[in-house]
Amino acid sequence: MRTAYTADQIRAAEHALMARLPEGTLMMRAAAGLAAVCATALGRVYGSRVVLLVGSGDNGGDALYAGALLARRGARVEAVLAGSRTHERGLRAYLLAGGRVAGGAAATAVERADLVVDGLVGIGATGALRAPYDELALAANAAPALTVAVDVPSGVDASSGRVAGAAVAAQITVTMGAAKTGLLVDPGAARAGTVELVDIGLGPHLPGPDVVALTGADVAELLPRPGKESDKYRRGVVGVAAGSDLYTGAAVLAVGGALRAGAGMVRYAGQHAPVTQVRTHWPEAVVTELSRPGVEEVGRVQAWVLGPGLGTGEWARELAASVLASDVPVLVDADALTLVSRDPSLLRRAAPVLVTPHAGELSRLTGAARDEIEAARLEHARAAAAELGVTVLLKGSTTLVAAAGRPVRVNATGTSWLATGGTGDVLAGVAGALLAQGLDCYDAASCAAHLHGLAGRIAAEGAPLAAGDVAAAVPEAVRRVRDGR
Ligand SMILES: NC(=O)C1=CN([C@@H]2O[C@H](COP(=O)(O)OP(=O)(O)OC[C@H]3O[C@@H](n4cnc5c(N)ncnc54)[C@H](O)[C@@H]3O)[C@@H](O)[C@H]2O)[C@@H](O)CC1
Ligand SMILES: [K+]
Repeated sequence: MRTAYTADQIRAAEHALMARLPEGTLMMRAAAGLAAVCATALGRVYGSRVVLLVGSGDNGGDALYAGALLARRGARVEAVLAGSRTHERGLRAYLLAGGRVAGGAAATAVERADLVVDGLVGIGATGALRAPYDELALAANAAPALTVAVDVPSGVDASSGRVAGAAVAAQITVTMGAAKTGLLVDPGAARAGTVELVDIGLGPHLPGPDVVALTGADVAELLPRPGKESDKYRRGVVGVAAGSDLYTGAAVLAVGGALRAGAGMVRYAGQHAPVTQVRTHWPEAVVTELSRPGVEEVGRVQAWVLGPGLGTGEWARELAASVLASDVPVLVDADALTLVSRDPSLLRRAAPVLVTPHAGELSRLTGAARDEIEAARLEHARAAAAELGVTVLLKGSTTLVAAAGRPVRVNATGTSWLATGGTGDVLAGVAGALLAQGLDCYDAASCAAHLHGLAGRIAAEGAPLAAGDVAAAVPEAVRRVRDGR
């Protein structure tokens, strides 16, 4: 499991550790790790051109000490001192090692560099980058050099991943002691590049993480495995209430996702047109054509998937109410999210609810503006889970899973090829199948997001995909996490 922490959590741990060590020890450890990553990235240190962007705090101190180490190995290092003051001891060590202070236009130095070290601000930053840091960040982004960010890319809020103005887009971020939340959550995550962790001994002083990212091995542990005495009922029956005479494809895709994700049986319930389609595509599914909008006669299921392609009219509303009146977990997606945002009382039920919105759908549910949600995904996912008393899977380039009292789980297995119609229906089916197999909403949502993202990568292999391909690739994704690939 990858773990990440807020700036406050890191600071508290650093204070506890620093109290036991001679002054400056942590910064030396940080700088040594940073210099080692820079050296590897450069390949050949001797004769290479390195430019340090140095802010006024300890983030700049890290950069200066690392610059000193690189200068001692023969790199031509220039420092752009951007702040009103500079880390004094760091600067002294740097100058002693033969490092130079850039004269003239900083942009010119940056343009000629092989490697730019972004030491403008780290966890001590507040708000958008101020001048001249903002211009330096943009100059680093425009330059051909490789950019290595110290601790966090400057301009990315370490605790949330928010980007409120100019920000460095790094190829590598060398983070000290433990990863910061903003390196895992977009839009910050997209600026971090590869994250390299430098161990400075913070481990024993860290509290429980703020956010976590499951690895394939974690998912393999959580996934149910059919035992000898499993039959189709014990493996979990998932009900799918999706699709309508207008939208038949969503039903086919959601059922497909559920079948591929290990449900013992899939029961589909819907109107005539999607029933015909589901029968044709999936002879494995047990299909009920509904003569009225209610699922009481459909037979026993262990979880419901509700909403993809359902429509938002009276028929759909009554069907949603009937599904939500059941006593099993319900996944609420797509049109059903619109229905419950019109009538939030539908979500008041004893059994668990998993909602799977994208930012626009979450905006309808909570009333927060869509742009605001996109800018602060973590806060909004968390707040929605707390306010609605449900588990929230917020879709996006990094999908988040939030549940009250648990660290938010971040999924980064996805690919931008997944941003195509119908993939959400497949995800709903996969998550529903995991719910029916007994995983709680938090685990079902995070395992489904992981497998769905991986299936997307397998299906795409660098080329466009159709949602049906993603469903077909889910078994291979399961195989890969089980085999540790
Ligand atoms: N405390 C420690 O023992 C360690 C700290 N380390 C480094 O120290 C960093 C934290 O250092 P600091 O607490 O000094 O804080 P930072 O260096 O992150 O930033 C604080 C400085 O930046 C300025 N600043 C804040 N927001 C700004 C903005 N939006 N635009 C322009 N300037 C802004 C402040 O006025 C202040 O001078 C970490 O990120 C890490 O790189 C590491 O060396 C590990 C050990
Ligand atoms: K930085």
